[in-house]
Amino acid sequence: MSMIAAFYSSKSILITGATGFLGKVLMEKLFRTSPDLKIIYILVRPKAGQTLQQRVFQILNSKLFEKVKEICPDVHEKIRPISADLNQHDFGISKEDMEELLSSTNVIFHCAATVRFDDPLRHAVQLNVTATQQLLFMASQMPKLEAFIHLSTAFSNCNLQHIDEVIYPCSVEPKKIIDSMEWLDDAIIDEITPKLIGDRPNTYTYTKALGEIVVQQEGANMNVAIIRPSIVGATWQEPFPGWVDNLNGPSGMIIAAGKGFLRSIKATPLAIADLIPADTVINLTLAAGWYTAVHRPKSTLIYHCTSGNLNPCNWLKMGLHVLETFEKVPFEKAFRRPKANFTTTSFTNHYWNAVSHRAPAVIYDIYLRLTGRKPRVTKLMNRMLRMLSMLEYFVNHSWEWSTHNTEMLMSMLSPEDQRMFNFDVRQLNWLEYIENYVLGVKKYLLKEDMAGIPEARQHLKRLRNIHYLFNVALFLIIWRLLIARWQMARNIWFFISSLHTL
Ligand SMILES: CCCCCCCCCCCCCCCCCCCCCC(=O)SCCNC(=O)CCNC(=O)[C@H](O)C(C)(C)COP(=O)(O)OP(=O)(O)OC[C@H]1O[C@@H](n2cnc3c(N)ncnc32)[C@H](O)[C@@H]1OP(=O)(O)O
Ligand SMILES: NC(=O)C1=CN([C@@H]2O[C@H](COP(=O)(O)OP(=O)(O)OC[C@H]3O[C@@H](n4cnc5c(N)ncnc54)[C@H](OP(=O)(O)O)[C@@H]3O)[C@@H](O)[C@H]2O)C=CC1
Repeated sequence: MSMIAAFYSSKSILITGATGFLGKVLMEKLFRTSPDLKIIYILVRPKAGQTLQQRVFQILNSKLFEKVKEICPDVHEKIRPISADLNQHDFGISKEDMEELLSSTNVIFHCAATVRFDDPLRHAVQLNVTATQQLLFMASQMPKLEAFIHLSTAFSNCNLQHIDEVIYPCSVEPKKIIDSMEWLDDAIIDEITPKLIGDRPNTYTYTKALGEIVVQQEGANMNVAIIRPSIVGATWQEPFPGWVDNLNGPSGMIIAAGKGFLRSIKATPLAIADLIPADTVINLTLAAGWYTAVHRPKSTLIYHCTSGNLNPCNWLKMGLHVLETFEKVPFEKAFRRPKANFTTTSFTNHYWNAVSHRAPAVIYDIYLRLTGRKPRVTKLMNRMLRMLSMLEYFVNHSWEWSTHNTEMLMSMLSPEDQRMFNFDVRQLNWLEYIENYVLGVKKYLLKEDMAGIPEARQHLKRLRNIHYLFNVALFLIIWRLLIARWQMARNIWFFISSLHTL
């Protein structure tokens, strides 16, 4: 019997961010491996015109939960959505709900965060720091609490090159930052943001670092652990390969490349692409929850959930394999044929952005306008370029993350748990993983049917022919202009013609 699965059976578990990418994989795995668990409380806010119940219904009826519904048919009864907004004081939780949470919760998984790179500091602090502090305060009043697991990011200290499984201090104490957000106005916050984030690239990584310090300080008397995943990608094995449901990280870029929008990217080809599958992150998270509660380590343990030092893969290998996979499983209605390369200098990057991104978008929009349709490609292209500029930092740096705690945890698992909660990335075959990832993006994000592949291939052939025709036309126009204006060109033309008549 799995020790981890047995531990979660009959437990009351509280999850924040359960409607997010990792939160859903976490819930699915918990229900599948510990169907006897008592209850999962999830803090959810109404969103996009949906009530809490509708949101939960949608999640449970998704493909991700198909296996769970077989194993645990009463899953609907075991999820208890609690109306909560982490931006509000006490999360806006009702008194009755709060009492129930405080008296029953055994384990907390704190996944909620803003993962946007461009969030204003005030909002990022509110969600990634203040809300974490409030949740820890709630946790401190839970008599039955056995473990508090905080999801952070391996990039919280991306200003360093070598990162150990420790919490690094920030120049200003999180408490001071939280206080100052209450009285500083937005204009001043915007002004001091670059100074505060220092050599980190965005408010996300900075506030996740502050969040970790808060966890260490406020969680000193609890059983707390921090998980630091690197770039989270589609699932590797569970509940099935290739599941993904948002555009963050590589997924959006895979779409952009597969649809022919992304033609070049400024990256260091041989830098490590530290991707980690979502199910690997969740297996480690659940194992850490068990270990924290049962073995009660004396200090807050941090677990790096990364692939680079155990099974490295670089951006070149990854990019090439993504492109190869498009040949087998092309995306439908591509804008151009999927073909991309890496640029390594700012000059070549600007050049290819102008030639391969902006110019085709402008030309296509002119064509749309001429045919009475609404131009839309330039707008899409600008959005992609903005996203690319935000991700650039992460594909041009390499980091080394030590993984002693993660390896220690692996060694503490029984053979059964090592199989059931596998987070050993040494077993991951990158080529197979990337292929399933691209397939997953096509199926679960783009919702494209495999039956459409022959038509997608035909479309790519048409695009190739248009491309050849366009090139020939362009060559002839340039040549004609040269002949009209340049004596040397005329001489070459006469020379070639005379060769032909010989
Ligand atoms: C040989 C060469 C081959 C080359 C081949 C190449 C193949 C590929 C190889 C792989 C290389 C990958 C490198 C990855 C590195 C990742 C590092 C991450 C590390 C950190 C990990 C973490 O620890 S942290 C979690 C990750 N955190 C994010 O990753 C958030 C980022 N992100 C944002 O911070 C915001 O996104 C940001 C950008 C501000 C924009 O913000 P924004 O306001 O302009 O745009 P929004 O995102 O709001 O999107 C507005 C609307 O565009 C829609 N849309 C968006 N993208 C779309 C798309 N691609 N296709 C269609 N539609 C799209 C969306 O669905 C919305 O649609 P709607 O409005 O209808 O809902
Ligand atoms: N994905 C990645 O690449 C990585 C993620 N991480 C970390 O893992 C954790 C989970 O990330 P991921 O699942 O990808 O993120 P998502 O953006 O997919 O999910 C974020 C979750 O937080 C919830 N949330 C946000 N704001 C509020 C709020 N005000 N009140 C209540 N809930 C809120 C969202 O709810 P709603 O659905 O209502 O918006 C959603 O459930 C985060 O802590 C992140 O920092 C770390 C490394 C990499």
